[in-house]
Amino acid sequence: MESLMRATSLNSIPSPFLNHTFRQHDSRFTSGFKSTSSTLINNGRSSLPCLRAQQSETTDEFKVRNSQDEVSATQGIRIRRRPPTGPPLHYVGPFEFRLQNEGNTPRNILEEIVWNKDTEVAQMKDKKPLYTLKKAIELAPPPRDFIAALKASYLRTGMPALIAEVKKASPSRGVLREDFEPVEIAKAYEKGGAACLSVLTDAKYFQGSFENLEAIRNAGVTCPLLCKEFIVDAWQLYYARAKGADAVLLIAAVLPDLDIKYMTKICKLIGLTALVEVHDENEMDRILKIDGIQLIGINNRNLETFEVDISNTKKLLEGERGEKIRQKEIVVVGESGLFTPDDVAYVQEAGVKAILVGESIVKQKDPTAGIAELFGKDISA
Ligand SMILES: O=P(O)(O)OC[C@@H](O)[C@@H](O)c1c[nH]c2ccccc12
Repeated sequence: MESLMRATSLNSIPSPFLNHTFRQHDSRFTSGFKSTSSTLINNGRSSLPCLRAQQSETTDEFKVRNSQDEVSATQGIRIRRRPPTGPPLHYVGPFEFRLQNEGNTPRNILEEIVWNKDTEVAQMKDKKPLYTLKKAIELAPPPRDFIAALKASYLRTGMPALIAEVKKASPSRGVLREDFEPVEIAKAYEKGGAACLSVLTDAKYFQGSFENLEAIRNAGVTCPLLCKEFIVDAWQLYYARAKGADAVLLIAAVLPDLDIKYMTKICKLIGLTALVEVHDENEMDRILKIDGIQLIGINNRNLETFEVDISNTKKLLEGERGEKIRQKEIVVVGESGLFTPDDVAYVQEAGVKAILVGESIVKQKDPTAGIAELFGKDISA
């Protein structure tokens, strides 16, 4: 198990670490990774006759995913990764069939999003292999310091720095704003005193796009930008940077510890800030054991059930956990469900230095005024 974990994660390391690995990482979906993993799990199958071999390869791939899920499960991660070709075929005499079952049906919305993202990323990678992104990164606008912007804002206002989210829709809330002009909204946020911006790039569930991210970056907005995406693969980090992102979100409910470790390293290497998102005590404890994490987001929304409870931020910052966070000088962001000055004061009291807000400000006719309303005062000056 340990060796499988390592193999999976090594495949996530970018070429400055291992020059030839990307084709392998290219996936979980391409033959490089398939054969590496199959060999690891199931040596000796290659001697089987051709047809059997093909069939068993699919089975092996399924086993790889299953084993990844087992590794995740030991860390308390409930989100499973998408089975590559569905579960193994069943045979009854000459007939083969695949059942719709627990194994090939997402159990909740987060799992569904992640499974879709796996497929989407595999297709995008085929179109834009890593070496093309590396060139694009060299030409991309230099990254801006996301954490420095948060700290400067906190010092300037004495209130949590605002990461204002450019979000058109969400699976839990539907369409938040019909007349959605991402660049106009971004400019209005900046004018209202936002320290950083978060731009949803997932198209299917949030009606976002990388075009929005690029357009905002090229429109003269100076706030650092968080690419709000469901990262399942290191390739996406390069893609986000190439599109002008300064920071990315790594969701602990989705990524096992080793992926978070390696992805954090890759982020550093290419100048991205990693915002690592947690929702419960187990995720927080996992993340606090990983070195080099500087920014943690506490999501008040459970992404599996959509329940929102802002006391979650307080709960996860109490006692020893809060102590450890202070010792490590980690900046904490309170995320989701913040609507009023009282809400802001509540999470500030709990210990956050920044907040991530979408709905309550994106819905306002004038998002600049929406920010002043959220804080109970003008924070732009
Ligand atoms: O619109 P809200 O409730 O203010 O939430 C913003 C942000 O926290 C939320 O969009 C979010 C937090 N983590 C995420 C992960 C994926 C998608 C979206 C999110």
